[in-house]
Amino acid sequence: MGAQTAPAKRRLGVMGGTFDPIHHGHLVAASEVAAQFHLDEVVFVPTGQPWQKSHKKVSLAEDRYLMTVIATASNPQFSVSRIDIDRGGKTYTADTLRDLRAENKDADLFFITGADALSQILTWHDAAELFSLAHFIGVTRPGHILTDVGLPEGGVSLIEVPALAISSTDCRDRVAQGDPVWYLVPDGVVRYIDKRKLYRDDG
Ligand SMILES: Nc1ncnc2c1ncn2[C@@H]1O[C@H](COP(=O)(O)OP(=O)(O)OP(=O)(O)O)[C@@H](O)[C@H]1O
Ligand SMILES: O=C(O)c1ccc[n+]([C@@H]2O[C@H](COP(=O)([O-])O)[C@@H](O)[C@H]2O)c1
Repeated sequence: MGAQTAPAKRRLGVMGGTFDPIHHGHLVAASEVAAQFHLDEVVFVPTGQPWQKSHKKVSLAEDRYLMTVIATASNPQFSVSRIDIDRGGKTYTADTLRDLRAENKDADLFFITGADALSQILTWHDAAELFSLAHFIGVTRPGHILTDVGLPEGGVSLIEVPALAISSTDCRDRVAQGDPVWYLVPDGVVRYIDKRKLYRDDG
């Protein structure tokens, strides 16, 4: 009998974010990484309590989760996980990755992060362990320098994605001022923000 080869591992992208709201910058980054790294799936993971944003007002987790579901629903390669929301407490990516590895024993994990988040990664909880839990992929983001200086060799890949100068902060500010967010966020997310009166001073 010939030697048996192990089945190829699934390649699972992980896009963590506060997604308050999710916008086309997030979606393009995930889509581009999926294509360049031949990912089978990208799971979007909205944060429960983003502890490094504790000085900011963050929308209810259920609203951020539902906007993420609406934004990703049309792409069969995209899914959304509630693990960070349901775990409770402060959200640490080390926990996210440990839980996803336990749920996906047949998969290699690729954590997708923008240049701004990547530059802060050594301040994250259990930072030294992160690179053994997943391969990190840093993507370009307008206004930020993409670098892996100080990060473990081989633990991070840096790639260029189409530049979309969109941030959730800008989307929230625009809604608060009565300016449109059409085409910055998916249409269903515009409708959801309106329906739930998010980001309005009287909301
Ligand atoms: N326009 C963009 N291009 C590439 N990556 C992005 C872009 N916007 C956000 N990201 C990345 O997506 C992840 C989640 O980002 P997050 O939900 O904090 O959005 P944000 O727009 O940075 O929000 P905020 O303005 O509220 O800080 C982070 O890794 C971030 O770097
Ligand atoms: O693990 C940490 O300590 C940590 C600190 C800050 C951010 N993160 C993760 O980085 C991702 C982007 O975070 P944010 O707050 O920029 O939306 C998201 O998945 C967060 O859980 C993780």
